[in-house]
Amino acid sequence: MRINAQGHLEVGGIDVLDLVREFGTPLYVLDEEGFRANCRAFRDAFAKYGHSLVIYASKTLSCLAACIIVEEEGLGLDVVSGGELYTALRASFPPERIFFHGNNKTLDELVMAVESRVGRVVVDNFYEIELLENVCERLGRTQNILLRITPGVEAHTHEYIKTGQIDSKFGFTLANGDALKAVDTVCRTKNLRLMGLHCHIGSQIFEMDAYAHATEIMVDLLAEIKNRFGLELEELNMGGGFGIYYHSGDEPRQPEEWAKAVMSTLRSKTEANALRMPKVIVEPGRAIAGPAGITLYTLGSYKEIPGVRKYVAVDGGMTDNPRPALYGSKYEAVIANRADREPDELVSVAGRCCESGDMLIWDIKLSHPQPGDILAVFATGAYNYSMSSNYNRVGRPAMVLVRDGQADLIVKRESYEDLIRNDVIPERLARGDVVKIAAGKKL
Ligand SMILES: Cc1ncc(COP(=O)(O)O)c(C=O)c1O
Ligand SMILES: N[C@@H](CCCC[NH3+])C(=O)O
Repeated sequence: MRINAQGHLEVGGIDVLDLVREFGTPLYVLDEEGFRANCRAFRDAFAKYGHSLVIYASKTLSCLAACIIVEEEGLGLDVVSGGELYTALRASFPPERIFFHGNNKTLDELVMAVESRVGRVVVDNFYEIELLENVCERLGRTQNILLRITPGVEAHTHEYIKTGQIDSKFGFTLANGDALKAVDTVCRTKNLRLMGLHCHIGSQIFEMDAYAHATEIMVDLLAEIKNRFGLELEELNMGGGFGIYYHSGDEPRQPEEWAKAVMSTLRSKTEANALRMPKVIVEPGRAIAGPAGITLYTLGSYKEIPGVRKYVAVDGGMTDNPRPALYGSKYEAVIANRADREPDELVSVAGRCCESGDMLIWDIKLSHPQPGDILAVFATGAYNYSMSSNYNRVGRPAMVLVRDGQADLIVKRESYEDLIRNDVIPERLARGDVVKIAAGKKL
């Protein structure tokens, strides 16, 4: 990203105003080189320590093009629903590199996973052990699995995105003996092959100590499993959660620091317990897609309450980025058509939805924002498109992939017709008339 001679923001070698002219706003822009570089940074950081696999958490941003890029970069893929699995398979992602997560996978999803031969199902709970065993029995298949463990590690992050603490809906609790009971239950199944353990302590984490601590706990569990069951598990998946820069105060670490925290702890703990080094898997999502994305909006209406606040509204908001409303997340932004000017005016950026909480950014300095200006919001590649909605029957934005001055559409903008695509009029309400609507005409 840079500011060009016209003072405009440029990403992937393209002036964002050209992108707006061609694709309209709101617009998700994904910088291909940034996305690929992030894949490689994690892959290389862990590869240095030996046998490892980095898998991209596709809940962050899932679409066919993203899956293809991830595959090309040699990563695996974490999917968490039939929809994400379907997307991956339609992108010809090798099934053996797919890890299927989720705390309540349905019967149909498990059938789909086993039939399509996903590499690992990450089993979350006792009900799922039974369900998956049953699916395998009926399909005449075996399935390699990991068990998701809740290690009881509290990471300092938002209440709604931490997952490692004891009081969590995810995984087998370590503290009450459920984790060992789960191993015992799996050992008694005919069709499930226990390959290893998984844990995930939360998201947007900056403390590498939390990962080191979780690693220690997981190796202790591996040792206990060896003692009790004579089973030396081959894989340890330490989850994702690596934090990124959104706004001042965020201090992201380097992928190498994460690799070091996990791998050096793993090395010393396995040695101390006379265990073989397991293959390590990590599944970052936000840190791969987040920094590679920006969203472009057009500014429209504004409202000034003297002495209180000035609101400037964008043509999107919580429908394309629900994170500020959901978690109070903060973002940085610039007026893309005056990116070279000092931000001189304090405003709050409102979304267009009928919700007072639909505020994209409270209190940000922008360069003299006017209707028609293009606002570029940074670090929106993760959990924006994937968490978008049609609230207020607002269509989802398009997404373009930019690289070396070229822009390719990778997700089409939702049309009005898309919005009613699944609506059905029961016979008794049918009107029989075809209504002509004036929509889409450009003035
Ligand atoms: C099991 C699991 N793995 C990986 C991730 C990816 O997390 P992040 O995007 O924070 O790296 C998540 C989301 O928090 C998750 O729940
Ligand atoms: N969706 C969350 C993170 C949750 C990750 C999934 N376990 C976010 O936007 O920060």
